Amino acid sequence: MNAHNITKEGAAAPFYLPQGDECDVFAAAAACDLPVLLKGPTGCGKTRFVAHMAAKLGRPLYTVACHDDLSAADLIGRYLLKGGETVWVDGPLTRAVREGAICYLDEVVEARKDVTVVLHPLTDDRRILPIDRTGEELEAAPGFMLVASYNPGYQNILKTLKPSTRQRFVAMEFDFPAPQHEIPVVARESGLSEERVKPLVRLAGKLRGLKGQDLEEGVSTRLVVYAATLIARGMPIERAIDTAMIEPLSDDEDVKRGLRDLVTAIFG
Ligand SMILES: Nc1ncnc2c1ncn2[C@@H]1O[C@H](COP(=O)(O)OP(=O)(O)OP(=O)(O)O)[C@@H](O)[C@H]1O
Repeated sequence: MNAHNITKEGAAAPFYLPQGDECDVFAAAAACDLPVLLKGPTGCGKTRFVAHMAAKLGRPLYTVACHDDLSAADLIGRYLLKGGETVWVDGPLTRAVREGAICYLDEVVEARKDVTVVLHPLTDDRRILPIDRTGEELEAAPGFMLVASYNPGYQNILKTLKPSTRQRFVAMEFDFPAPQHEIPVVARESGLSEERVKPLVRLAGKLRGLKGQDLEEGVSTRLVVYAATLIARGMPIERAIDTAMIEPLSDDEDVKRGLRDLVTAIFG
């Protein structure tokens, strides 16, 4: 069984600073039982947003990190041997369907093809989950909601969603927060003052400008938070930036040298 995280109903909402009307749009989709697809680069706040919304809506949250080995059985469940007996154990999707929870499939395009087949009857007006192994056909409990995310930036032509899958979701586009949002987010997450966070966010903006030229992906908000956290803990600024915002982005020495020049230009 694949590891997945469960957030209990009633847990305090984790901090999320809205960029626009995304909380209202998500709440409206939830009220109408519509599945939601979140598109956006890695580390821009999608997972945090879902955790925040699940808590605000008072629904439990099952989060599954999808990977290329994830099968339908990992989501639905399987028979397991327990104390000499064979017992059925629900997977995270089945539990969410039974409990009326939100099931969040992070990086859904990574999952195996048989997974998308399972999602189809759940993401149209039937809202059912057929479980072949037990012969059950589960009707989703009120409150069940399917949320999936994917990063359209990954340059892998094979890893896109089929139209028949993606046209079952309403979709919301995410991006790295604008500086006026990213500064307070990073300050709050790291404990570093906004004044000290400002140049880090300026550097992040410059690094993101290189996406598509020298870099496949711009630096994530997550990495900016890491850099700020290391600095708040006393690491020298340049060392923290190198560890958290340069090394993770590239293995190419020439590219890294170019990135370090940007750091020098901002931090002197
Ligand atoms: N609007 C925001 N409010 C609060 N925190 C944010 C916000 N945007 C980004 N963050 C911060 O960025 C970090 C990374 O975000 P998150 O884990 O949600 O990214 P993600 O888009 O789900 O990435 P991945 O696709 O890799 O899972 C969060 O842990 C949080 O610290």
